[in-house]
Amino acid sequence: MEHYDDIIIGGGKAGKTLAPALVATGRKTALVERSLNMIGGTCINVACIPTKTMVASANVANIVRNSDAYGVKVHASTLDFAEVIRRKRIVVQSMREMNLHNLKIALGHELIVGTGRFVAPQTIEVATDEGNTRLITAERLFINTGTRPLIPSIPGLKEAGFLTSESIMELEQLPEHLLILGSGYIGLEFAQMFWRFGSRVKVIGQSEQILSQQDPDIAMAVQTLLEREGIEFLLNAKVLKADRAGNAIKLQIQVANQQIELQGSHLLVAVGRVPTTDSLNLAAAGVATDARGFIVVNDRLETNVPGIWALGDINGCPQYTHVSLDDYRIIKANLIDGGNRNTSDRPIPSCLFIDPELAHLGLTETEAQQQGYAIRVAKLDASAIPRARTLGKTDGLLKAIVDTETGHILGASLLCHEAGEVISTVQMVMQAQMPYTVLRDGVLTHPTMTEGLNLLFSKM
Ligand SMILES: Cc1cc2nc3c(=O)[nH]c(=O)nc-3n(C[C@H](O)[C@H](O)[C@H](O)COP(=O)(O)OP(=O)(O)OC[C@H]3O[C@@H](n4cnc5c(N)ncnc54)[C@H](O)[C@@H]3O)c2cc1C
Ligand SMILES: NC(=O)c1ccc[n+]([C@@H]2O[C@H](COP(=O)([O-])OP(=O)(O)OC[C@H]3O[C@@H](n4cnc5c(N)ncnc54)[C@H](O)[C@@H]3O)[C@@H](O)[C@H]2O)c1
Repeated sequence: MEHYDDIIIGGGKAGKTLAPALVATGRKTALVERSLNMIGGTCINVACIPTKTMVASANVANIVRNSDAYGVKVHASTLDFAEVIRRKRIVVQSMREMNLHNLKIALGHELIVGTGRFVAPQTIEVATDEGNTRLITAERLFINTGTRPLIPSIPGLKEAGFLTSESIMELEQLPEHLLILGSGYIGLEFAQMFWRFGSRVKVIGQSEQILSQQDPDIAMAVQTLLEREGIEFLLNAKVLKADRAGNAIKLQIQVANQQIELQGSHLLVAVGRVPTTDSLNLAAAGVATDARGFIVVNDRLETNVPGIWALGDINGCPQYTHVSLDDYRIIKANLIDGGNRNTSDRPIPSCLFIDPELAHLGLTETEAQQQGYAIRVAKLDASAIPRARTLGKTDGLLKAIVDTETGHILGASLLCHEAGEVISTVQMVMQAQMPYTVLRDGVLTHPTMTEGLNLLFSKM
């Protein structure tokens, strides 16, 4: 039995950042990470970084395909899918190695590669990569084990074979006809990416609207531009059964009162993610989970068991890397810096990395109305932004919601080129609690996409 001051189980964004910070304060700290291939966590290895690397390839393919419109003639361009995957692997590997280097410097042998599970409230059994078992204990434990793809219980699905967000990025050949189950973040990013690589793509969604948390006008604007590009949608659809037919996969689908059959070469399942709590044996520690298996925490990320915290996706927070990082900041503030931070009052931006991007922050129009605000709403077509014209990136719709009483911005959804960058400017104004007029009247560089905020808020 080895004793530590602190143990972190799972090396996601929060855990891998917290470990060196604890060591720096003189705490004897161990970080338990399941696999050498996952050093740095989900984001780096199988999520944000590889997807955005492949999105970059897809966007280059699109620019080349449309280069004529810019007066550039490109002859006989072809997509080398194997090279796209190779480039992705190189980016991932370089980031994983950098993370391994940093963790080794901070932790040395206390970076333990193996799967951890509770055997008592303060005791973890680690099944190491070398096939050994180690028992380690600590005063304080931090759980940061993340999520994995949710696989719905559709008859025949397992036998028919399907792809997840992980295996689709390791394919050796481009799918000829990709069916995608799920019209959320993962489904839409892969839909456009694979369409731009050259696959035929059909997205199957269970609701009437894609991106169910967005306002209908924004969701429809996204769907319309993807449809215009060539991606097909089948919404309001329930998959009843899956079958394999030779090289093809067949889906039996209920749409309204009709049953239809769809056939494709591959099926990507992207219907959400489940917490990686099942292997943790949380019962041995008495740590409470909710009905979906996420660890229940208070706004200081404390579980029901004193001395055990849960950070990142596993605690049921919005599933973004920057939220996990902020969970680390909360722990650091409260346990290291003598501060008093919690999860309330943290605006959480997000960006769907399609082209054009959809960035969102704060309340939607629907949410603001439900919460009883008196609001003013401004909308702007992206084609009104001079920078969008120069770039030939005129697709999109920008929308902002302002509290009539205070003039404060309640939320914004920006569907436009570089929206993921532009939203940060809106966020700073919101966080500083400045009125929307700062963005309406601020002198912003011409011609930039951010300048579009002058135009958007002028319509308020
Ligand atoms: C395809 C995809 C694309 C995404 N794109 C974005 C994006 O662009 N931007 C964004 O902000 N978010 C994105 N996300 C979400 C983001 O990846 C997650 O929110 C984030 O990685 C969660 O980090 P985490 O700190 O909770 O833990 P993770 O990074 O999930 O880390 C958990 C770690 O724990 C390890 N582990 C699990 N169980 C055990 C155990 N028992 N013992 C030891 N180790 C264990 C795992 O191996 C893993 O390394 C994407 C997700 C997916 C799936
Ligand atoms: N750019 C980013 O920041 C980014 C990218 C990818 C993933 N993520 C994170 O990862 C999370 C998981 O992504 P996701 O796309 O799997 O989940 P999601 O929650 O974004 O979307 C899942 C979609 O699947 C639908 N669905 C559920 N069950 C279904 C079924 N049986 N048949 C058909 N449709 C079904 C839901 O209605 C929903 O629209 C996201 O919520 C997000 O937090 C972020």
